Amino acid sequence: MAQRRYDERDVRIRPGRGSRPRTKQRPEHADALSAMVVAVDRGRYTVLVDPGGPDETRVLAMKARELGRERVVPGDRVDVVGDTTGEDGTLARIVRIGERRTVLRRTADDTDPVERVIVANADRLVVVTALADPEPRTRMIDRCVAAADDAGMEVLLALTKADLADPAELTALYAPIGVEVVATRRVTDPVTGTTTIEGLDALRDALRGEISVLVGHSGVGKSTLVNALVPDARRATGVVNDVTGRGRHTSTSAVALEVPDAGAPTWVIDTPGVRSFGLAHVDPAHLLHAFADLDEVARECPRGCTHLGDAPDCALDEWVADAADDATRAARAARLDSFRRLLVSRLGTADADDTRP
Ligand SMILES: Nc1nc2c(ncn2[C@@H]2O[C@H](COP(=O)(O)OP(=O)(O)OP(=O)(O)O)[C@@H](O)[C@H]2O)c(=O)[nH]1
Ligand SMILES: [Zn+2]
Repeated sequence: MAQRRYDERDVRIRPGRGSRPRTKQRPEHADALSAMVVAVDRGRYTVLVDPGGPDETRVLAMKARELGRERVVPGDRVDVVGDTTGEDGTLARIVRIGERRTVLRRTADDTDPVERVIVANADRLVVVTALADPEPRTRMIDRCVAAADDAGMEVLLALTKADLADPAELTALYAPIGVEVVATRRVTDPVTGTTTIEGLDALRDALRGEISVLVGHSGVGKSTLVNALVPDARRATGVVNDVTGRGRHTSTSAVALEVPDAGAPTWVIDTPGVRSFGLAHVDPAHLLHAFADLDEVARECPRGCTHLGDAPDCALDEWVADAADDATRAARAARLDSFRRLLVSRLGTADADDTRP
């Protein structure tokens, strides 16, 4: 996709104080500054004016009443007015929400009609999966691929803990269907005893110039990656209270962090507490689109094929049966099983796939 993140709205025009003639007909909030939302905490929005630029200013803002119940989420491009100095104790007002290029949604489960936008304008979903401890779950990966596909986002599979298990098998499963794969491993220097994350450069390269959302189950090493990519992440998010040393409860809202030294404005959005996605908003007919390999095969299906387990002459079953060897057959069967579980679950019928970790 690799679209440009900034457009003409980002060209910031500071109102020349007093120099502009004030007419009664001037467009509403013509003096608004454009900004990017980086964090949301109980009705207060942290926005960056001139994000990543030389005049970057961190401003606390509230939502103007005229926006009503419309949600403002990290990644949103907004216009702010009022006190935009960012000084302590000031509060600006968000008066406009820019059109969203992509929208990542979350539903509590696959039949729950209430969907919440959790991140806007992200280019990529990074599915952080440990190769071991905890064991990788391909169904959760498939679910994330489906959510990203629906959101109009690319997917990158970040396989962590490659020091514990070989990434080859999962790479072979996902790379051919257009999922970018990067493996990282922790290495300890035998002399100094310091640990570093190998593969971080490849990951940074893959994320360069874009906005990426990281999701992953507890313990997969997501925080380790975020902290390695953004060394002052803790400070930037204010997650740890300096006085008590205890974490504040920001656990459910996403936070956008800029990756330093990436060579182009690069952002990661951490989603603490978001482990996976319900797919209630995804049209079952479109679900197949997220399974590129199966989508191809299903063109041979009879008209109106449901692709479910009981569908007569479904080409997907033939595809599994026709595999050249046992390993391929097992891999294909697992793909088909994953797709059918999501499909069944999405249709709200029996055997619902759980969305929990
Ligand atoms: N062996 C190995 N362990 C790792 C690696 N990366 C992280 N870990 C360990 O895995 C555990 C979980 O890492 P975290 O970064 O806290 O995982 P998380 O996904 O943020 O988990 P939560 O904080 O529970 O959301 C920690 O004990 C890390 O030290 C790795 O590449 N190799
Ligand atoms: Zn079919």
